[in-house]
Amino acid sequence: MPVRFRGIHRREGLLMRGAAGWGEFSPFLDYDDEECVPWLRAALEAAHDGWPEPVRDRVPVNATVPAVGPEQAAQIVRTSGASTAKVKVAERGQTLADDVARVEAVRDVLGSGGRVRVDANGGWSVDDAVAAVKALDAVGTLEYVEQPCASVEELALVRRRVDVPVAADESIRRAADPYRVRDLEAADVAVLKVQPLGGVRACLRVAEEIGLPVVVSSAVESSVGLAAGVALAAALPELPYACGLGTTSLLGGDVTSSPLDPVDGWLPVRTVDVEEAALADVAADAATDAAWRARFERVDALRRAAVAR
Ligand SMILES: O=C(O)CCC(=O)C1=CC=C[C@@H](O)[C@@H]1C(=O)O
Ligand SMILES: [Mg+2]
Repeated sequence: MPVRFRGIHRREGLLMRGAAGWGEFSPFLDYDDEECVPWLRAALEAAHDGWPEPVRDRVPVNATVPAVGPEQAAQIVRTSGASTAKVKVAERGQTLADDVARVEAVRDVLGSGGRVRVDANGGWSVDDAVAAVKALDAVGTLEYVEQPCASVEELALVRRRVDVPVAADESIRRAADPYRVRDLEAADVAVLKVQPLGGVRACLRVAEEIGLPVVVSSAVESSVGLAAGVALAAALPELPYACGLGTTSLLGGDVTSSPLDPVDGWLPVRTVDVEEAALADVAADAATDAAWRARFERVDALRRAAVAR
Protein backbone atom coordinates (compact mmCIF):
# COMPACT_ATOMS: atom_id res chain seq x y z
CA MET A 1 0.00 0.00 0.00
CA PRO A 2 1.47 3.38 -0.96
CA VAL A 3 0.05 5.05 2.18
CA ARG A 4 -0.58 3.44 5.58
CA PHE A 5 -4.32 2.83 6.00
CA ARG A 6 -6.08 1.26 8.97
CA GLY A 7 -2.63 0.81 10.49
CA ILE A 8 -1.37 -1.50 7.74
CA HIS A 9 1.10 -1.25 4.86
CA ARG A 10 0.43 -4.56 3.20
CA ARG A 11 -2.94 -6.03 2.25
CA GLU A 12 -3.16 -9.81 2.05
CA GLY A 13 -5.88 -12.19 0.95
CA LEU A 14 -6.77 -15.42 -0.76
CA LEU A 15 -8.54 -15.66 -4.12
CA MET A 16 -10.67 -18.61 -5.15
CA ARG A 17 -12.43 -19.55 -8.35
CA GLY A 18 -15.70 -21.44 -8.64
CA ALA A 19 -18.38 -22.00 -11.27
CA ALA A 20 -19.75 -18.46 -10.82
CA GLY A 21 -16.42 -16.62 -10.91
CA TRP A 22 -13.74 -15.31 -8.58
CA GLY A 23 -14.13 -14.74 -4.85
CA GLU A 24 -11.90 -12.92 -2.37
CA PHE A 25 -11.30 -14.01 1.23
CA SER A 26 -9.27 -11.25 2.86
CA PRO A 27 -10.05 -10.71 6.54
CA PHE A 28 -7.49 -8.47 8.21
CA LEU A 29 -4.64 -10.31 9.91
CA ASP A 30 -5.68 -9.23 13.40
CA TYR A 31 -9.07 -11.02 13.11
CA ASP A 32 -9.45 -14.38 14.81
CA ASP A 33 -10.82 -17.39 12.92
CA GLU A 34 -14.35 -17.03 14.28
CA GLU A 35 -14.64 -13.46 13.01
CA CYS A 36 -13.42 -14.63 9.57
CA VAL A 37 -16.36 -16.97 8.95
CA PRO A 38 -18.64 -14.38 7.30
CA TRP A 39 -15.70 -13.21 5.16
CA LEU A 40 -15.38 -16.75 3.84
CA ARG A 41 -19.13 -17.01 3.21
CA ALA A 42 -18.87 -13.89 1.04
CA ALA A 43 -16.00 -15.36 -0.98
CA LEU A 44 -17.84 -18.66 -1.49
CA GLU A 45 -20.98 -16.82 -2.57
CA ALA A 46 -18.99 -14.95 -5.22
CA ALA A 47 -17.24 -18.08 -6.45
CA HIS A 48 -20.16 -20.53 -6.41
CA ASP A 49 -23.49 -18.68 -6.41
CA GLY A 50 -22.89 -15.35 -8.07
CA TRP A 51 -24.99 -12.30 -7.19
CA PRO A 52 -28.58 -11.07 -7.53
CA GLU A 53 -29.62 -9.09 -10.59
CA PRO A 54 -28.44 -5.46 -10.61
CA VAL A 55 -30.96 -2.63 -10.83
CA ARG A 56 -28.36 -0.08 -12.07
CA ASP A 57 -25.31 -0.31 -14.30
CA ARG A 58 -22.96 2.02 -12.44
CA VAL A 59 -22.47 3.21 -8.87
CA PRO A 60 -21.23 6.55 -7.51
CA VAL A 61 -18.17 6.38 -5.26
CA ASN A 62 -16.37 8.70 -2.86
CA ALA A 63 -12.68 9.49 -2.83
CA THR A 64 -11.10 7.95 0.28
CA VAL A 65 -8.62 10.22 2.05
CA PRO A 66 -6.29 8.58 4.61
CA ALA A 67 -4.95 10.56 7.58
CA VAL A 68 -2.42 12.44 5.42
CA GLY A 69 -1.44 16.11 5.40
CA PRO A 70 -3.71 18.74 3.80
CA GLU A 71 -1.73 19.07 0.54
CA GLN A 72 -1.75 15.34 -0.07
CA ALA A 73 -5.44 15.15 0.89
CA ALA A 74 -6.27 17.85 -1.65
CA GLN A 75 -4.23 16.04 -4.29
CA ILE A 76 -6.05 12.73 -3.69
CA VAL A 77 -9.46 14.36 -4.08
CA ARG A 78 -8.41 16.38 -7.13
CA THR A 79 -7.07 13.36 -9.02
CA SER A 80 -10.07 11.18 -8.05
CA GLY A 81 -12.57 13.28 -10.00
CA ALA A 82 -15.20 12.32 -7.38
CA SER A 83 -17.57 14.94 -5.95
CA THR A 84 -17.81 13.16 -2.58
CA ALA A 85 -14.83 12.54 -0.29
CA LYS A 86 -14.48 10.51 2.88
CA VAL A 87 -11.77 11.84 5.15
CA LYS A 88 -10.16 9.77 7.88
CA VAL A 89 -10.04 11.59 11.23
CA ALA A 90 -9.17 10.82 14.87
CA GLU A 91 -6.02 8.99 13.79
CA ARG A 92 -3.87 7.96 16.74
CA GLY A 93 -0.95 10.36 17.27
CA GLN A 94 -2.70 13.24 15.47
CA THR A 95 -4.71 16.19 16.79
CA LEU A 96 -8.06 17.78 16.01
CA ALA A 97 -6.11 20.57 14.32
CA ASP A 98 -4.70 17.98 11.86
CA ASP A 99 -8.25 16.79 11.12
CA VAL A 100 -9.54 20.35 10.68
CA ALA A 101 -6.73 21.18 8.24
CA ARG A 102 -7.33 18.00 6.22
CA VAL A 103 -11.10 18.48 6.04
CA GLU A 104 -10.72 22.15 5.15
CA ALA A 105 -8.33 21.29 2.31
CA VAL A 106 -10.76 18.69 0.95
CA ARG A 107 -13.70 21.11 1.12
CA ASP A 108 -11.63 23.69 -0.79
CA VAL A 109 -11.07 21.24 -3.64
CA LEU A 110 -14.71 20.11 -3.82
CA GLY A 111 -16.28 23.54 -3.50
CA SER A 112 -19.76 24.06 -2.15
CA GLY A 113 -21.29 21.50 -4.54
CA GLY A 114 -19.27 18.56 -3.22
CA ARG A 115 -19.92 16.35 -0.21
CA VAL A 116 -17.48 15.73 2.64
CA ARG A 117 -17.93 12.93 5.16
CA VAL A 118 -15.51 11.92 7.91
CA ASP A 119 -14.72 8.54 9.49
CA ALA A 120 -13.31 8.39 13.04
CA ASN A 121 -13.28 4.56 13.30
CA GLY A 122 -14.56 4.85 16.86
CA GLY A 123 -11.61 6.97 17.93
CA TRP A 124 -13.43 9.60 20.01
CA SER A 125 -15.17 9.70 23.38
CA VAL A 126 -18.70 11.16 23.30
CA ASP A 127 -17.55 14.62 24.44
CA ASP A 128 -14.57 14.62 22.05
CA ALA A 129 -16.86 13.56 19.22
CA VAL A 130 -19.35 16.35 19.87
CA ALA A 131 -16.56 18.96 19.94
CA ALA A 132 -14.76 17.51 16.91
CA VAL A 133 -17.90 17.16 14.80
CA LYS A 134 -18.80 20.80 15.48
CA ALA A 135 -15.29 21.98 14.58
CA LEU A 136 -15.10 19.84 11.42
CA ASP A 137 -18.63 20.76 10.34
CA ALA A 138 -17.72 24.44 10.66
CA VAL A 139 -14.95 24.11 8.04
CA GLY A 140 -16.25 21.16 6.02
CA THR A 141 -20.08 21.19 6.15
CA LEU A 142 -20.24 17.45 6.76
CA GLU A 143 -22.54 15.03 4.96
CA TYR A 144 -22.20 12.63 7.91
CA VAL A 145 -19.78 11.39 10.56
CA GLU A 146 -18.98 7.68 10.42
CA GLN A 147 -18.44 5.72 13.64
CA PRO A 148 -17.47 8.68 15.86
CA CYS A 149 -17.22 6.45 18.97
CA ALA A 150 -16.67 2.76 19.56
CA SER A 151 -19.99 1.61 21.06
CA VAL A 152 -23.59 1.76 19.85
CA GLU A 153 -24.64 3.47 23.07
CA GLU A 154 -22.09 6.21 22.48
CA LEU A 155 -23.22 6.66 18.87
CA ALA A 156 -26.77 7.14 20.13
CA LEU A 157 -25.58 9.82 22.59
CA VAL A 158 -23.53 11.67 19.96
CA ARG A 159 -26.43 11.53 17.53
CA ARG A 160 -28.60 13.38 20.04
CA ARG A 161 -26.01 16.11 20.53
CA VAL A 162 -24.95 17.05 16.98
CA ASP A 163 -26.80 18.18 13.87
CA VAL A 164 -24.58 16.17 11.53
CA PRO A 165 -26.02 12.73 10.63
CA VAL A 166 -24.26 9.73 12.17
CA ALA A 167 -23.27 6.63 10.17
CA ALA A 168 -22.57 3.26 11.79
CA ASP A 169 -19.81 1.04 10.41
CA GLU A 170 -18.00 -1.09 13.03
CA SER A 171 -21.23 -1.06 15.10
CA ILE A 172 -22.77 -3.10 12.27
CA ARG A 173 -19.93 -5.13 10.80
CA ARG A 174 -18.20 -6.11 14.05
CA ALA A 175 -21.26 -6.33 16.31
CA ALA A 176 -22.92 -9.45 17.63
CA ASP A 177 -26.25 -7.80 16.80
CA PRO A 178 -26.17 -5.29 13.92
CA TYR A 179 -29.78 -4.31 14.64
CA ARG A 180 -28.99 -2.64 17.97
CA VAL A 181 -28.08 0.39 15.84
CA ARG A 182 -31.70 0.51 14.70
CA ASP A 183 -33.19 -0.37 18.08
CA LEU A 184 -31.24 2.35 19.93
CA GLU A 185 -31.77 4.85 17.08
CA ALA A 186 -28.01 5.23 17.09
CA ALA A 187 -27.47 6.13 13.42
CA ASP A 188 -28.95 7.82 10.36
CA VAL A 189 -26.94 5.81 7.83
CA ALA A 190 -25.79 2.17 7.72
CA VAL A 191 -22.37 1.40 6.23
CA LEU A 192 -22.42 -2.15 4.86
CA LYS A 193 -19.37 -4.19 3.82
CA VAL A 194 -19.86 -7.42 1.93
CA GLN A 195 -17.12 -9.60 3.42
CA PRO A 196 -17.60 -8.88 7.13
CA LEU A 197 -21.37 -9.27 6.79
CA GLY A 198 -21.22 -12.60 4.96
CA GLY A 199 -21.98 -11.79 1.32
CA VAL A 200 -24.15 -9.73 -0.99
CA ARG A 201 -27.41 -11.51 -0.11
CA ALA A 202 -26.71 -11.25 3.62
CA CYS A 203 -26.14 -7.51 3.19
CA LEU A 204 -29.37 -7.10 1.24
CA ARG A 205 -31.20 -8.70 4.16
CA VAL A 206 -29.48 -6.38 6.67
CA ALA A 207 -30.33 -3.39 4.47
CA GLU A 208 -34.00 -4.37 4.43
CA GLU A 209 -34.19 -5.10 8.15
CA ILE A 210 -32.21 -2.17 9.45
CA GLY A 211 -34.45 0.41 7.80
CA LEU A 212 -31.70 2.99 7.18
CA PRO A 213 -30.19 4.36 3.97
CA VAL A 214 -27.13 2.29 3.06
CA VAL A 215 -23.60 3.20 2.01
CA VAL A 216 -21.69 0.24 0.58
CA SER A 217 -18.03 0.38 1.42
CA SER A 218 -15.00 -1.79 0.68
CA ALA A 219 -12.69 -3.61 3.04
CA VAL A 220 -9.78 -2.29 0.94
CA GLU A 221 -9.90 -5.29 -1.35
CA SER A 222 -8.48 -6.19 -4.72
CA SER A 223 -10.80 -5.61 -7.67
CA VAL A 224 -12.20 -9.11 -7.11
CA GLY A 225 -13.44 -8.17 -3.64
CA LEU A 226 -14.57 -4.74 -4.82
CA ALA A 227 -16.75 -6.37 -7.50
CA ALA A 228 -18.81 -7.94 -4.72
CA GLY A 229 -19.34 -4.51 -3.15
CA VAL A 230 -20.31 -3.13 -6.53
CA ALA A 231 -22.77 -6.02 -6.97
CA LEU A 232 -24.39 -5.12 -3.63
CA ALA A 233 -24.56 -1.41 -4.49
CA ALA A 234 -26.04 -2.35 -7.85
CA ALA A 235 -28.72 -4.58 -6.33
CA LEU A 236 -29.94 -2.24 -3.57
CA PRO A 237 -33.40 -0.83 -4.32
CA GLU A 238 -32.21 2.67 -3.30
CA LEU A 239 -28.71 4.12 -3.36
CA PRO A 240 -28.92 7.69 -2.04
CA TYR A 241 -25.20 8.11 -1.18
CA ALA A 242 -21.86 7.62 -2.94
CA CYS A 243 -20.20 4.35 -1.93
CA GLY A 244 -16.76 3.75 -0.41
CA LEU A 245 -15.73 1.42 -3.21
CA GLY A 246 -13.22 3.61 -5.00
CA THR A 247 -10.32 2.13 -3.11
CA THR A 248 -8.06 0.60 -5.79
CA SER A 249 -5.82 3.65 -5.40
CA LEU A 250 -5.10 2.62 -1.79
CA LEU A 251 -3.34 -0.47 -3.14
CA GLY A 252 -0.03 -0.51 -4.98
CA GLY A 253 -1.09 -3.42 -7.18
CA ASP A 254 -4.07 -5.49 -8.30
CA VAL A 255 -4.89 -8.95 -9.62
CA THR A 256 -6.18 -7.91 -13.03
CA SER A 257 -5.06 -5.62 -15.83
CA SER A 258 -8.54 -4.04 -15.84
CA PRO A 259 -9.03 -2.98 -12.20
CA LEU A 260 -12.23 -1.42 -10.87
CA ASP A 261 -10.82 2.10 -10.99
CA PRO A 262 -13.45 4.82 -10.72
CA VAL A 263 -13.84 7.30 -13.56
CA ASP A 264 -15.13 10.73 -12.50
CA GLY A 265 -16.55 9.22 -9.32
CA TRP A 266 -18.34 6.24 -10.91
CA LEU A 267 -17.67 2.51 -11.06
CA PRO A 268 -19.15 0.25 -13.73
CA VAL A 269 -21.16 -2.77 -12.59
CA ARG A 270 -19.20 -5.78 -13.84
CA THR A 271 -17.37 -8.90 -12.78
CA VAL A 272 -13.59 -9.15 -12.52
CA ASP A 273 -11.30 -11.94 -13.69
CA VAL A 274 -7.91 -12.63 -12.18
CA GLU A 275 -5.09 -12.62 -14.71
CA GLU A 276 -1.92 -14.64 -14.22
CA ALA A 277 0.21 -11.88 -15.74
CA ALA A 278 -1.12 -9.27 -13.29
CA LEU A 279 -0.70 -11.69 -10.38
CA ALA A 280 3.03 -11.94 -10.93
CA ASP A 281 3.59 -8.53 -9.32
CA VAL A 282 1.47 -9.15 -6.23
CA ALA A 283 1.73 -12.90 -5.59
CA ALA A 284 2.58 -13.96 -2.05
CA ASP A 285 5.82 -15.66 -1.04
CA ALA A 286 5.67 -19.34 -0.08
CA ALA A 287 5.28 -18.72 3.67
CA THR A 288 2.41 -16.23 3.21
CA ASP A 289 0.75 -18.58 0.74
CA ALA A 290 0.94 -21.47 3.22
CA ALA A 291 -0.39 -19.30 6.07
CA TRP A 292 -3.45 -18.31 4.03
CA ARG A 293 -4.21 -21.86 2.93
CA ALA A 294 -4.05 -22.90 6.56
CA ARG A 295 -6.27 -19.96 7.59
CA PHE A 296 -8.77 -20.94 4.92
CA GLU A 297 -8.89 -24.54 6.17
CA ARG A 298 -9.40 -23.49 9.79
CA VAL A 299 -12.12 -20.97 8.98
CA ASP A 300 -13.84 -23.34 6.57
CA ALA A 301 -13.98 -25.98 9.32
CA LEU A 302 -15.71 -23.43 11.59
CA ARG A 303 -18.08 -22.47 8.79
CA ARG A 304 -19.02 -26.11 8.13
CA ALA A 305 -19.54 -26.75 11.82
CA ALA A 306 -21.91 -23.77 11.97
CA VAL A 307 -23.89 -25.08 8.98
CA ALA A 308 -24.17 -28.52 10.64
CA ARG A 309 -25.42 -27.03 13.92
O1 LIG B 1 -15.27 3.86 2.81
C1 LIG B 1 -14.29 4.12 2.09
O2 LIG B 1 -14.19 5.19 1.50
C2 LIG B 1 -13.18 3.12 1.90
C3 LIG B 1 -13.09 1.96 2.82
C4 LIG B 1 -12.68 2.32 4.21
O3 LIG B 1 -12.57 3.47 4.55
C5 LIG B 1 -12.41 1.27 5.14
C6 LIG B 1 -12.31 -0.02 4.75
C7 LIG B 1 -11.92 -1.03 5.65
C8 LIG B 1 -11.60 -0.73 6.94
C9 LIG B 1 -11.61 0.60 7.39
O4 LIG B 1 -10.82 0.99 8.40
C10 LIG B 1 -12.26 1.64 6.58
C11 LIG B 1 -13.56 2.08 7.24
O5 LIG B 1 -13.62 2.11 8.46
O6 LIG B 1 -14.56 2.41 6.63
MG1 LIG C 1 -15.56 3.14 8.55
